[in-house]
Amino acid sequence: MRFLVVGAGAIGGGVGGLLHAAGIDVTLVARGAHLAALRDDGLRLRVGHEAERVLAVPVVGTPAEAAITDDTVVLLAVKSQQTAAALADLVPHLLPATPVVSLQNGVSNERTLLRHVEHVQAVTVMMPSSHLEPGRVRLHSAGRPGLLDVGRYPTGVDDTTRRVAADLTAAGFESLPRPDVMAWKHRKLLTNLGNAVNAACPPGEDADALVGLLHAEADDVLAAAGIEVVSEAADTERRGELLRPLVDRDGVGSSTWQSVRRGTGDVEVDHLNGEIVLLGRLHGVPTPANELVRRTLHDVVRRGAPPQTVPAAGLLDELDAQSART
Ligand SMILES: NC(=O)C1=CN([C@@H]2O[C@H](COP(=O)(O)OP(=O)(O)OC[C@H]3O[C@@H](n4cnc5c(N)ncnc54)[C@H](OP(=O)(O)O)[C@@H]3O)[C@@H](O)[C@H]2O)C=CC1
Ligand SMILES: CC(C)(CO)C(=O)C(=O)O
Repeated sequence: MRFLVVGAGAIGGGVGGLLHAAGIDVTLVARGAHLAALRDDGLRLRVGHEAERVLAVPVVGTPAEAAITDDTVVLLAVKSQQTAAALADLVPHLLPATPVVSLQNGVSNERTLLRHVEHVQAVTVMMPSSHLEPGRVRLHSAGRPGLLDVGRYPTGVDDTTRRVAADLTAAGFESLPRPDVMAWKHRKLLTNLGNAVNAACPPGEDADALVGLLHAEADDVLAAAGIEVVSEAADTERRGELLRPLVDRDGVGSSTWQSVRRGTGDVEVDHLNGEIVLLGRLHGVPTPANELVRRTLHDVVRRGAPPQTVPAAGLLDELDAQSART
């Protein structure tokens, strides 16, 4: 099995780097200043408390430059809002049976992938990591670097699932084949509803209260939609001590915070809070808090504002005012 990693940032760089370090055949696809830094200086990867290492992982600028053969498996690790554009570059070069594995948050990517490729695998990505400068990736867990359970989409486990999980395990990750991987990804979606609050608002009690509202709406929406979600207890048990304690994150926030901080010009919120808004509209459940957070974050990006500058108290007041009007 050889891996082509499309999107070599925090997740793609971290997973690709550790697979490469384990002697597994990996090629990264990157772009811009990150591509230049990877080509010129290698991938500078810091895992937990270890010293930074420099890994000479092969890198190309487009999927067209990569050799895709019968044993290639694509790991897709771009942000969800970048999936469609990445697929447009990728799909013409794939073989009909090439598996594409979504190493992404949210639950929308797998369905998008299945429109274009026959073989899709989904991964629950629990891997706190960061990519704030070209060429550099940091994995913040002091335990296992990440928990990456895999399943065939929409459901099931096959030989590819087992082989991907085995290679991820050989690279040091915790990874189990899971037929119900999407139920785990829906649980992870609940965690990621806080990404936008972490990106937009200063941390504190008001931000916690706002995240509580996001979760309450999501619980109602997912129940109304009849979507299977693994329990919080199962999720906590699976995480166990694997990802704890986190290395001091030096003020580094969620993956959405990192997009705002790097000024990438777009964020994943439509696929996280926006997924709850969409399901709410489909199933007749109001989701004012998720919609307000979604709009607020887009506004932050449009204004080019720094992260964590929108007081959560103001958003809570606005929600109160909205509810008084209805
Ligand atoms: N970071 C984290 O802690 C975690 C992230 N996740 C999820 O993992 C997924 C990936 O996130 P993350 O790694 O943080 O994101 P990053 O922004 O760090 O990495 C994505 C990389 O893909 C590049 N890219 C985008 N489109 C293309 C393309 N068409 N061709 C080549 N490269 C491309 C981006 O380049 P550019 O910068 O130029 O856009 C960037 O380097 C997301 O769904 C995220 O929610 C899940 C768990 C934890
Ligand atoms: C849970 C968390 C915050 C871990 O880094 C994450 O998934 C993200 O940043 O997107």
